Amino acid sequence: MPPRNPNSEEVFDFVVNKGNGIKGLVDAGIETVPDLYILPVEDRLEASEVVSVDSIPVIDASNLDDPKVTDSICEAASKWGFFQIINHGVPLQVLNNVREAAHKFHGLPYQEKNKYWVGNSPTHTVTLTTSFAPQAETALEWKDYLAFRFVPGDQESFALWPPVCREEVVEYMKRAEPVIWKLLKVLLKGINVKEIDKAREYTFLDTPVVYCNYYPRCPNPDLTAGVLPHSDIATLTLLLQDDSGGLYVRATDDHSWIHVPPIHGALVINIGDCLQIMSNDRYKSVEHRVVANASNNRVSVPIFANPGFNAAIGPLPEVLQTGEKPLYKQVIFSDYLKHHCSKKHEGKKTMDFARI
Ligand SMILES: O=C(O)CCC(=O)C(=O)O
Ligand SMILES: [Fe+2]
Repeated sequence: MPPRNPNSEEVFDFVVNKGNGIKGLVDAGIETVPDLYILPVEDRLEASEVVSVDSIPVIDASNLDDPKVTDSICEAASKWGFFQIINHGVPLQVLNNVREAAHKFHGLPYQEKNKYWVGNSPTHTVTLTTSFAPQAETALEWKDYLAFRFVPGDQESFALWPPVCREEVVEYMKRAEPVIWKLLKVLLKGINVKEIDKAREYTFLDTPVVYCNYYPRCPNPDLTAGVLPHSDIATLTLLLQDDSGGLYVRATDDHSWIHVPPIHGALVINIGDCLQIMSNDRYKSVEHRVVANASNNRVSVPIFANPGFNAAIGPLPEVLQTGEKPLYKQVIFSDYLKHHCSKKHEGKKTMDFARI
């Protein structure tokens, strides 16, 4: 347990133990940022660290058979680790519906939401929680989120998921999954992986997870983190944001940050640790962070394309066939996930778990 200001224990109890979340605290009428949420100065995002000269690529994904398009995807994944796609085929209405559903869920009364709070939920495939690892953090992240796990063959969970948003989340997943597979295939082809049989599919995408992230408006976002710098552990993340802004990714100079401007109808794609490991560093899983908003309640809906729990993750034979030295050992995805979740967000530190 990190040392905390004694006033913070009360706030911690309200937000985490009682399951009110950060939204519950904001709704209670706080006008300043509680100590529990104030970041040490060195962890805050300073305006001087944000560069505006660069921006991550925006790629028209309407023809993923066009070599010019596939080259630009692979190049973006190597250089930036992040890009946005437009004309991706997921209908705008599906995106609008899932964003609205996220607002509706987080807007439910305490009694309704508390049924899904971690520890209370009727199924491990849906949990509501706050911050990333509250027990391990000195300052908490200004975010609540409802996580859905899509376990293959699971017929039971849907009935137990919150009725206010489950159809919209399932529809979003259904429409987005083919896009994720298409992108994975393009990226894998770019590192010489031409055939993906059933057994191999399991190592690239098996149990995707959808978050309905909610960042309530914050009295002073500069003092806090919506999400601290981290990289995602999946192979790929597909993220829907709203028009609030606030997502920043690490620039190629490795110390400044670039804002990811909201684009109507676009999806943000980023490479996760597993694909960086599999590609032996050809593709980059890039750090990113979120700053909450002073006037808007921001929502975002990422889909994490997670491998199967028992999948062995390591540099792929196709990448090493020319005699290249592996930079990572083989790790089991569930061990990697467990390690990631046992600590607070700390940039790209999770990758050390697999590094040789
Ligand atoms: O809310 C966002 O824009 C990004 C959230 C994120 O990075 C995450 O949930 O891993
Ligand atoms: Fe992330």
